[in-house]
Amino acid sequence: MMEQHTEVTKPQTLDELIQILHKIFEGDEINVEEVQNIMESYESNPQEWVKYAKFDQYRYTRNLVDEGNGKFNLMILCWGEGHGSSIHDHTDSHCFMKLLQGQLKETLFEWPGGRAQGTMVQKSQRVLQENQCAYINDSIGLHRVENVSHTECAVSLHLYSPPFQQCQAFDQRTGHKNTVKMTFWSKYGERTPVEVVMCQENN
Ligand SMILES: N[C@@H](CS(=O)O)C(=O)O
Ligand SMILES: [Fe+2]
Repeated sequence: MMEQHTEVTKPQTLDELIQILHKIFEGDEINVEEVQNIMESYESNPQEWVKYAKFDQYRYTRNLVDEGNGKFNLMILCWGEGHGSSIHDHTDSHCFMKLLQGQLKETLFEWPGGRAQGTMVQKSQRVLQENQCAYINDSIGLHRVENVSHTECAVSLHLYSPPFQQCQAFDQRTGHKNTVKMTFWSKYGERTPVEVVMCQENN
């Protein structure tokens, strides 16, 4: 019997990482550990991603890097000092999140409902370090991501498969949820044209 071959190629650049990801996602099966390992083994080089790293003063931004032949969306998220997300789900997709710069605090929550009414139940908390790659999906739970630093910004690389354009955001006190449309601040390094009716609510 053949052992299942696990990809061990270490991507030398962001472009190489993207090439490898395209290969991995050609098939229908996703090996979570393989994707996580590949993303983790890319050593962040700001020169390679700075053109995507566009910040906003008020909230974190989502910047599209690659559409993965329709199989995944790869994006760079830019977190200013104190910026954070709501508590949210990932629309039944795989979510990989790699730190390119700085640190991010991730807090995991249980899905609301059942016996627990009101305040949402916190499961765990951790601080993700540069080059680390985390993974979450809806069966693991919900999360909130925050750059708690008052002096350093943070940049993260996210891969979602299959791609999605909306998610659910939860109120921590009540567990009530809202569907939130997700937008891109830039695509391929170009600022997304501002819509006339703009409802730019990241989750
Ligand atoms: N899932 C969030 C970012 S994070 O907080 O994981 C998003 O795509 O905007
Ligand atoms: Fe998330």
